[in-house]
Amino acid sequence: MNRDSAAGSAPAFRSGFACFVGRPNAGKSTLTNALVGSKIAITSSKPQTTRHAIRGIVNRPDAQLVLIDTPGLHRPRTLLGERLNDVVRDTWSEVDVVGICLPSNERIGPGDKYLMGQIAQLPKRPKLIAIATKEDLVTPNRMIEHLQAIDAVQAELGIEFVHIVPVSAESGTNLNELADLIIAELPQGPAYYPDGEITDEPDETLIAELIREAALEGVRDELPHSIVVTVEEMRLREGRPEDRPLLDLFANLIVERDSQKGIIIGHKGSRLREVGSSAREQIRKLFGTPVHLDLRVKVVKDWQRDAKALNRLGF
Ligand SMILES: Nc1nc2c(ncn2[C@@H]2O[C@H](COP(=O)(O)OP(=O)(O)OP(=O)(O)O)[C@@H](O)[C@H]2O)c(=O)[nH]1
Repeated sequence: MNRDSAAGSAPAFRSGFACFVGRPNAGKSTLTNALVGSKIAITSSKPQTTRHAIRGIVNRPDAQLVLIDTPGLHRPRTLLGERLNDVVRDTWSEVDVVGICLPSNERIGPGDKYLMGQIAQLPKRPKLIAIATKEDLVTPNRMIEHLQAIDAVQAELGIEFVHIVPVSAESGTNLNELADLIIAELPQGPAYYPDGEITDEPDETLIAELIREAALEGVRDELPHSIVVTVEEMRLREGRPEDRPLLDLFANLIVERDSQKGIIIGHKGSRLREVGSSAREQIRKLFGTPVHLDLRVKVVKDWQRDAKALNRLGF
C-alpha cells in the first residue's frame, strides 16, 4: 500500500522484545522454538535446561518480535543459581511483554506464585500475557478450570494480564494467535535485526547447547546441572570439494566430579559415542553441513560454586 495516499491507514511497523517466564519445565523453550519455527533454544524433559538468554526472532511483514529465552527462576543454592536469577531479572526489565507460562496439566502452585510475585514487584512492569501451556495434554473441562484459576490469581497477587491464552507448542494450537497478541503490544519502530535472521547467538553457543542437550538424554539426578559444554575450535576442513564440505568441531564436555565423567563416557565409551552421534546429527540439521565432532570429557571440580570457573565458562 502507498503510505502517502492512504495516510493513517497503513499499519505501522512494530518491533520489540518479549520473554517467557515460568517454573522449570513449564514449556518456555519449546514455545520459543515453535514460534520461531526453528530449533534455537534447546529443550529437554530435565528442569533448568536453559542457561542463556537466547534470542529467537519472529519476522512478519509488519512486525519483528524478538524472543528472549531465560532460565527458570528458582531459589538459588549455588553461585551459578544466583547469577542465573540475575539474568532473568535483567531480562524482565528490558522486554515489552512477558508471557507467563502456566502448564495446563499442573495446578498453579507456590512456585508460580513466587514468580508472579517477583514480577509484581518490578519497578517498570512490562505488559503481561498469561499462557496456559501444553493445551494438548488436558480436557476442555480441565482447561476451563485452569483459565479460571489464572484469572483469579490476578486479584490475589495484584497483577494484570492483558490476555489469557491456551496454547500448545506440540499441536500448534493458538501459536499464531499468541504471536499476534504479543505483537499488538509492541511499540511502533523499525526492525532490530535484518529480515531472515532468526537468532543472534554465536554459532559456538548454539553448537554447545546442542551437545549439552544430547548429553542430557537419559541422565538423572543432579548430573544435568553439572554439565557444561565449551566449543574450543570450529573450522571447515580444508581440501574438501565445494559441494561436500565438512565441519571440524572440537568441544569439551565439562562435569564436576570424576564419578560423573564415568557416567557420561559409559561402558567402553558407549554413552559418549551416542552423545556424539546425536549431537552431530542436530548440528548437521542446523547448519546443513556434515560434522566431525571431537568431544572430550573433562572434570572441573565444583565449577557451579567456583567464581573463576564460572567466569571462564561464560556465566
Ligand atoms: N505435550 C506437550 N508437551 C510439551 C509442550 N511444551 C513443552 N512440552 C514438554 O515439556 C517439557 C519441558 O519443556 P521445555 O520447553 O524444555 O520447558 P522450559 O520451561 O523451557 O524448561 P526449563 O528450561 O527447565 O526452564 C519437555 O519435555 C517438552 O517436550 C506442549 O505444548 N505439549
